Amino acid sequence: MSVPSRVSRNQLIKQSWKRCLERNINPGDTPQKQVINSEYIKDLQLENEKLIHIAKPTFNKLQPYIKQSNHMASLIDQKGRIIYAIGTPEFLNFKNTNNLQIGINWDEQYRGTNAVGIALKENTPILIKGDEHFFVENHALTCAASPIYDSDGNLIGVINISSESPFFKNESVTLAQVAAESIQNKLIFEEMEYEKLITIHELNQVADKYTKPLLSLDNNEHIIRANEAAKRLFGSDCIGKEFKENTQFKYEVISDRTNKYWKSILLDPTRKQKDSRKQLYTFHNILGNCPKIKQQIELAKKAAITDLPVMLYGESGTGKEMFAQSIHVKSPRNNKPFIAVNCGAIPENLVESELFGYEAGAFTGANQKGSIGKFEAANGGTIFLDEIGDMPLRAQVTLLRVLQEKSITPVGSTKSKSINVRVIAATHRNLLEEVEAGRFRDDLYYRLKGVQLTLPSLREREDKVELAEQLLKQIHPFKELSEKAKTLISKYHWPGNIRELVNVLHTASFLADGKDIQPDDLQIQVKNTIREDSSVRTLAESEKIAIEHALEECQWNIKKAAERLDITRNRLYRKMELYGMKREKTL
Ligand SMILES: Nc1ncnc2c1ncn2[C@@H]1O[C@H](COP(=O)(O)OP(=O)(O)OP(=O)(O)O)[C@@H](O)[C@H]1O
Repeated sequence: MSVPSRVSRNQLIKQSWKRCLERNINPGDTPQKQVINSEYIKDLQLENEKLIHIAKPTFNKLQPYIKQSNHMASLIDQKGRIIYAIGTPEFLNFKNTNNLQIGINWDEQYRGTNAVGIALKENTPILIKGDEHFFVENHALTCAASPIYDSDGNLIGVINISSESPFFKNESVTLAQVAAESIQNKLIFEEMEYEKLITIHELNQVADKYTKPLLSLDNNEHIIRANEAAKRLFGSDCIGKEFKENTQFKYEVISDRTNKYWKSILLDPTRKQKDSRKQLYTFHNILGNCPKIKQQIELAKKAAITDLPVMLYGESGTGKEMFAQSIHVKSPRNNKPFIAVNCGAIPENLVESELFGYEAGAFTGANQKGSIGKFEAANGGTIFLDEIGDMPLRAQVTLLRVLQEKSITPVGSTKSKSINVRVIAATHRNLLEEVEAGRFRDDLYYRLKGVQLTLPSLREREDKVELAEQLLKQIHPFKELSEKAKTLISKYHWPGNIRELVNVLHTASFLADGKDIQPDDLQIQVKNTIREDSSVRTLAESEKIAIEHALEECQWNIKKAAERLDITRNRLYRKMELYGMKREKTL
């Protein structure tokens, strides 16, 4: 930026005159004539295009003042040449008006002492009145010039305000300085904008490579920037649209001093973990409008306010745990723990220690300090025994004893502890059939039976599409299902039930390019396993269909599917090989 000269105006003028005299020129001489043609002006203005473009709005603002006061304002480049000018016709009729035309160079070496020349030479604003000019032919003029700098402090031009001396107004000096500063600020601002553009461009490049969706919002919650992943979620036309807040997205708020704020949003659409510390599901979360599910919700609400055991039947992913949690939340035990146990996942020899806990050093590999079991952890609250139908017979005996005696004895201990828990159990099996087959104890079955709820599989629900729409609204508010996607959803057999539907919708909303989710985005295929014709099947065909059904219902869990088919796992593997059955990657 300019360093204000400490030298006085008079000294600057004197020094300039001295330099002129040293060049062996006389005040009475006619300054060197310049040949100016339109080609020259065109090239000159092209060369200074940016400065002229930036300065024009300032000149427009000066226009009324210049006109009214018979002044002229000109923009001069760093070599001293006039590159742009405004002025009143009266002033332009001034007899030496040719000296003020575009292209004329006012550097001191051509025009002697003058405001532009000194401003350029000394980097300072200056006023030159009448006969302070070196050449007599310029004595009729009074001029105020002020330098313009770029953001690095380099002098890039001068603004000059002139008039015939009798008309010159003192405020023109200030005006020249203010105009120069205004042009300078605009220039800096424009350069910053350009740099910002480059930064944003670089940022976008990086953000597009980032696989998680990133959004920026303005203070009206409108999307102002979105990376590729975010555009896949909200559509490529999402810029400018309003963003509806959704609790599953994390975001960071950036605000400024003026209370304007922008939000930078990192979207994290991962599924909520089932964690006892996190909020439990309530009946409010259970979606669905078909009579089958509504009836079960009503029954569950009634059961919730009692202390009766509840038995939940339903395939995997139909919402059994959601129901169990909702019942607990609505029950008088809701301020006590809800503990879920997957009975099918505990190794047979660890069932007792898992459910009832163990004393320090009870067995090899046990925690040194001992551990409390699930029943003790649930004391006062609800224990959810998931996959109860898969519990080994030996463990069933111990469980029955606990339910009857309402007390537990940790492994390795001789002391029993009294326990007060409500039991909700769930299974995808038909427990009565298991009892008949001798795989489940009938006394335990009757103790657990209580209120029985059966949750429909998704394929038998009439509200599949409506459910999908409601879930999608929670997952990604901007996405919608196309008509074809809805048809596919209603036809597909949904072996993984609502859990599968939720996952399919999550993936689809990532894959969908625009607002509408298309069938391909769902990555599911309708299987034509049921023969359209009514002709009798061969034994092998029927076997193949039975195996396919079992595999799908058990989500390709070979152990479970083999049990379902009542054959050994090895036999199932052989049959699968025989029929060339492989799990499809998309499912
Ligand atoms: N009625 C429903 N409304 C909304 N979401 C549902 C519903 N039922 C199930 N879900 C969704 O499906 C997921 C699986 O549900 P849940 O864990 O309750 O099924 P489950 O029958 O207990 O399955 P599993 O037997 O495999 O444990 C839930 O986390 C939820 O996202």
